[in-house]
Amino acid sequence: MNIKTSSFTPYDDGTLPLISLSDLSSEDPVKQQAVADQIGQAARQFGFFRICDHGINPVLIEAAYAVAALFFAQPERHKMRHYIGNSSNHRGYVPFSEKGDYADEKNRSYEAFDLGLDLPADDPDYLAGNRLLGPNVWPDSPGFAQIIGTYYQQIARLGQRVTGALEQHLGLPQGAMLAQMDKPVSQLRLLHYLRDDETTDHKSVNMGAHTDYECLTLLHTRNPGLQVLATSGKWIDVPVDHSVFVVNIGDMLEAWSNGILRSTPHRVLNSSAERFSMPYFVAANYDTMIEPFPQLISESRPSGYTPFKAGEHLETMLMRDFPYLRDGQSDTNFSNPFEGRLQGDQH
Ligand SMILES: O=C(O)CCC(=O)C(=O)O
Ligand SMILES: [Fe+2]
Repeated sequence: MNIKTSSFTPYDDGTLPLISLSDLSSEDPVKQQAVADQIGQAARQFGFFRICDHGINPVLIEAAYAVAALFFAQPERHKMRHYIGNSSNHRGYVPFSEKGDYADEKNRSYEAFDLGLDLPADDPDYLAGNRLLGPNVWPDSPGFAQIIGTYYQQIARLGQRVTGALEQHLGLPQGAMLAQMDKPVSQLRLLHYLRDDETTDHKSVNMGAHTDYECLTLLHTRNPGLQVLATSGKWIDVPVDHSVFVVNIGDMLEAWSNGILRSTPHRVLNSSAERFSMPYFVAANYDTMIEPFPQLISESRPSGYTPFKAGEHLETMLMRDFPYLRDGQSDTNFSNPFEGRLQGDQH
């Protein structure tokens, strides 16, 4: 089936699939496979779904929001001590002023804190100057390092479980993807959106339409604003539910699966005066070559993606989003093979 031209129109009724992970660890292989297939079907048809019964303690999630809010409440000059532009491996505080390159961001107004796999300072990739791997930057605000560090470990584990389910659904050998994710360039982003007082149009775009660059994203949010582009061209609101994670497929996994799984555009509107979210981007190792798995290439579905290195793709895309990475170059003439689909209707 050619999914991109499928006449099926996902979630025009405003709902996203909601999948319980309860049976993903079941001893009963039939029940276990059924969950893997639900995840796989949603990833094929929509590229966007929600998961519940995921095993992450809601108290930890609330604690993560609490320390993030405490950090963001500090004066700008304190936060700027951890400015991402001072880090050689893309860790730290991203100020409101760090303007990106999404054309439709009329009323962009957010700050963020980025972190990743917390490698030791003598990690050989870090020492060799890798721009995505190395130690985290930890602000000294109370509880931040301990709570966010624990959250990272748990969300990374959940990302592995969902990736394992997708391997299984696609009929790939066990570990086909997971074995390429033992030192991943996965990132956790703490996001704080603050609608500008002058922004009167609450349907205006804050974070512009994009697809995610990695394999999967597991996002928790507690405020409205996130929208997904349905195949009909309509933007659909993602409902807020504290007990779920919103999961979407990213560019790496679309290419790895030879387009069987869809990397779906999404954006964030200025619906909430203040908004918090925490996307965790599941990626492969820096050096992993992303190219369609041979098992997923056939006569009716020939290989549709030019191979790329996971870390290089991520770096190129981040360079477009982060002025500090461009070393003074204002030219953002990067080609994004996944960009041609970002146009939906207006609201
Ligand atoms: O904040 C959100 O809900 C979405 C964030 C997002 O799409 C991203 O950071 O890639
Ligand atoms: Fe995103």
